Amino acid sequence: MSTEPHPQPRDGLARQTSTQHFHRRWYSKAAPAEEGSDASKGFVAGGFSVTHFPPERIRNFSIIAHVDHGKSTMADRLMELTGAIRKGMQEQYLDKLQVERERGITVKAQTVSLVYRHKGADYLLNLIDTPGHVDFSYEVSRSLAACQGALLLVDASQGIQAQTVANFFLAFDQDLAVVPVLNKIDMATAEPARVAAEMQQAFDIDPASCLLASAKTGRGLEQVLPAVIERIPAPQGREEGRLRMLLFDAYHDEYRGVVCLVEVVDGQLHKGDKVVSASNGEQHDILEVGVLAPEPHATGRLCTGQVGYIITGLKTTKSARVGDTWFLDKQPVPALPGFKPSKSMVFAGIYPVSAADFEQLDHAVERLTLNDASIAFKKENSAALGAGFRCGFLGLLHMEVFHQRLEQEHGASLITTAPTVPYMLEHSDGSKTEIQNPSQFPLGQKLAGVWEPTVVATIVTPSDYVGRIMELCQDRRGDLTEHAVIAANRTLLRYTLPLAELGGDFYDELKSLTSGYASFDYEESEYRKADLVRLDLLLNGEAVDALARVVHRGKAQSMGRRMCAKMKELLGRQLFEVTIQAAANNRIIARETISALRKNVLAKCYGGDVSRKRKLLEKQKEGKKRMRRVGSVDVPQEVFHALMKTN
Ligand SMILES: Nc1nc2c(ncn2[C@@H]2O[C@H](COP(=O)(O)OP(=O)(O)OP(=O)(O)O)[C@@H](O)[C@H]2O)c(=O)[nH]1
Repeated sequence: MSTEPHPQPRDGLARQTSTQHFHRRWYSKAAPAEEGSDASKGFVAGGFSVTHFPPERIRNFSIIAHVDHGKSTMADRLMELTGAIRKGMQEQYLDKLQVERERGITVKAQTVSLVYRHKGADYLLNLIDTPGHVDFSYEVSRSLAACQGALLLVDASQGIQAQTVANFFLAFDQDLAVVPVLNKIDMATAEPARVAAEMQQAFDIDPASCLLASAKTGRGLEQVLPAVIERIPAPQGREEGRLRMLLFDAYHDEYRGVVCLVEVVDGQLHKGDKVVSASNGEQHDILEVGVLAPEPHATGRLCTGQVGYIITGLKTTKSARVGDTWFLDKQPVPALPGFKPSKSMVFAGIYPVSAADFEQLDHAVERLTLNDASIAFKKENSAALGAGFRCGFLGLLHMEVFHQRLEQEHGASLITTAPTVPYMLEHSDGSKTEIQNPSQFPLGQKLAGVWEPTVVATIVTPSDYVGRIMELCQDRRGDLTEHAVIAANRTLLRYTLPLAELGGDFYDELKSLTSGYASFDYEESEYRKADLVRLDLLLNGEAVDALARVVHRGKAQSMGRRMCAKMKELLGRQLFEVTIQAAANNRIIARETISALRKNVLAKCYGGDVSRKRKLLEKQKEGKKRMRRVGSVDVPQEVFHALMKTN
């Protein structure tokens, strides 16, 4: 990660939280252009004054790649090359969230408009930086919907990885022109010829069409934008047609409200227009319209084929449905294909460490979800943890990122329950209900079946590790569906796996079994019937609702034993005897006992020092506040924390 200072906004204030940072981005720019002024006819980017671009001189493209293959670095270099940012500004300029900087990953897709002169003409190139991690592939597919082409980046020392395969097919399925770029050729271990051969074998890409580049040193970059212009088609919209625009992203800015990113497919959009949503008929006034270059520049209009932002005064992103088509009031047009709505695949309860902080958490969750409409949440109550939220995420990393953002950006301290997937209960009359919390799994009721979500997982690995990976996947109840050699010593494996088995330590195991060489990607698949039971942990006979899980019957006993042993270790010695039990569908399958110990906190206070005794009792009382009482046992919050992580 770069330690260089971030470019300072004009008022000289340092970057603080990302929310504040977003705000500063809006206000550190020049004042928005007045309509009719020269500036409103265009914007200045990289020294070019931009007026109108006909569609044939616009290119909308994304950079797609496996995680860490260099997308954000490439985006930086392309911005430098076109003068959108100065050389030496902070690395990975488009990764603005604090969590993105710390984890070195891109979470939100970002957009930037670049102006580039090619063969004597200026082109407007709209670049959309996308996240590489599987959990965010939803962001990738919606970014691609606003594009006609994509740069497919592959690390020339690593070659094709699982997400290279997944992202290539996302682009291919959307009929996008793919420009292959073998990146990191400055590395001593780079083998561009071998990787180009892999591209041919895996995707039927002509090795001669692969560009060789180093986003780090800038080598070979001069060919990239000409290739974008020559190989990616211009947007095909009708300039004289009625306005039709695709809403492909929306985020919340503290001071401007909801900012929507749009592609104007047909016609033109002007400040002051009234637009209507094709999905719900809501009407919105266009208060501001402009491009991101990368700072927002109000332009007063967006022409056919352009990508830019609009501000409509919406307060939450809930009304800005990503994938929606918007048109001018009284001039309806057929809706664009839209996107599949994102579906939560991992659920977890989120509770404040101290029950008194619920209000603060409520506020923080509300603010953060303004910006990420793919997080589903509702309030829930747990006997053990009090009031909190049940949240749904696209995947485990998505969940971790949300947790981290709540802590970092909103100062919340949290307990997150063990993640769970949605289960479908099939009743004897054939009806089905979905549960998102293991404590909703009915006990003592005959079910016709329980269905769980599966994924199709793609693993690309050096062939030497195939045996170990197969063992791991079998242990996780996987079914092998494809086994293909994609290059010398590289194998692609496809498995159908229960999504629930990817939680816990699957990634870690895969990484350690293959010394980090295997890469992994998955997409959701069907629900499958499975022999599942509810596993409860009981303290003195009382079930701890927050610790309930749904597990495969064959794994219930060993998991129950591990949880009991862990609970015993964590609770430590107690004043009264405590029984810890694990029950699978109400049947006790494991047990531990903590024998009684009379603990005298005042033992050390021999003599009659009353104030010291009082202090000790006060301290003990303070500690109790952070405990939750279950089965007459006071359980410190840390115990919940640790048990949630038991696999
Ligand atoms: N040697 C070398 N390193 C590079 C090059 N391009 C990127 N890197 C490094 O590779 C790492 C990952 O680069 P990023 O640009 O963050 O990769 P990314 O694909 O955007 O990653 P995600 O956003 O997490 O998907 C960083 O440490 C970069 O400095 C290159 O051409 N050569």
